[in-house]
Amino acid sequence: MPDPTRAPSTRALRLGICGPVGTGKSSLIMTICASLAAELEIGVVTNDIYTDEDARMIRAAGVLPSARVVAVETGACPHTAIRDDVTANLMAVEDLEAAFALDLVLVESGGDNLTATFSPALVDTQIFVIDVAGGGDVARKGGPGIERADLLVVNKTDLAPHVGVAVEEMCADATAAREGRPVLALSRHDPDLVALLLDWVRGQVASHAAGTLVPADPGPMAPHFHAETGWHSHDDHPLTHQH
Ligand SMILES: Nc1nc2c(ncn2[C@@H]2O[C@H](COP(=O)(O)OP(=O)(O)OP(=O)(O)O)[C@@H](O)[C@H]2O)c(=O)[nH]1
Repeated sequence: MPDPTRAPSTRALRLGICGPVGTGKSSLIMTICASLAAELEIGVVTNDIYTDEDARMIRAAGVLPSARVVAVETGACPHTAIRDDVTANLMAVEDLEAAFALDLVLVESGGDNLTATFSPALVDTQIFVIDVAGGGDVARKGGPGIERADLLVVNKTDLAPHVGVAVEEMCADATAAREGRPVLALSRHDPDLVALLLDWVRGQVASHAAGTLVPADPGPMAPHFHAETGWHSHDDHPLTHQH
């Protein structure tokens, strides 16, 4: 659970980035860091099942000082660490926030499938990333990330002609599944599309700082566990009857 003694506007915005394996989550994080590091103080927490590979890749890119990139090794299903028992991630985020005066902490989930989303106890807002290489029908398959993330990114649009996907159709399917929540077609090779992503991130940071951020409804989620406060329902109410 985010520290209830601190008003939302006095700590960093915690932005979760999740989505299936290989859709471009780490690349998206590196793009945000490389582009916004001059205007925002940024930290990163990565999740991998057995390694710290994503953190090492981000550090190697030189987009942030190495100490601002922290790896959580989940050792089990990545869902658990970002949605059910978020303790390790929350400690990593809070350690980063204590060590540096941050505006933004990016939390990358371990690559998994269409059902993984972050607990609202861990992040304030979240991006779900799918890509055209996964097939044009992915957007129609739905699931909590596609339907309810604060922003859905349809990534690697530069590959669309090579994999026979109509980006406009894929985005229209996604928009229909999301009841109007935002969808962004993105390629890291297209500066205009990257600029739209950066504007969205800036807007979230500004809304958070102003205390006006209204995250999307994450929908029904499993209870999550915090070491100090026990089990909570998805809307952060302690569940005293669960063990
Ligand atoms: N063509 C193209 N390739 C991209 C783009 N973004 C990322 N990639 C490539 O997609 C591959 C996977 O990118 P990552 O950023 O490692 O993906 P990820 O989602 O973090 O992967 P996992 O952590 O393993 O789940 C890499 O080869 C990237 O270079 C893009 O916009 N266009």
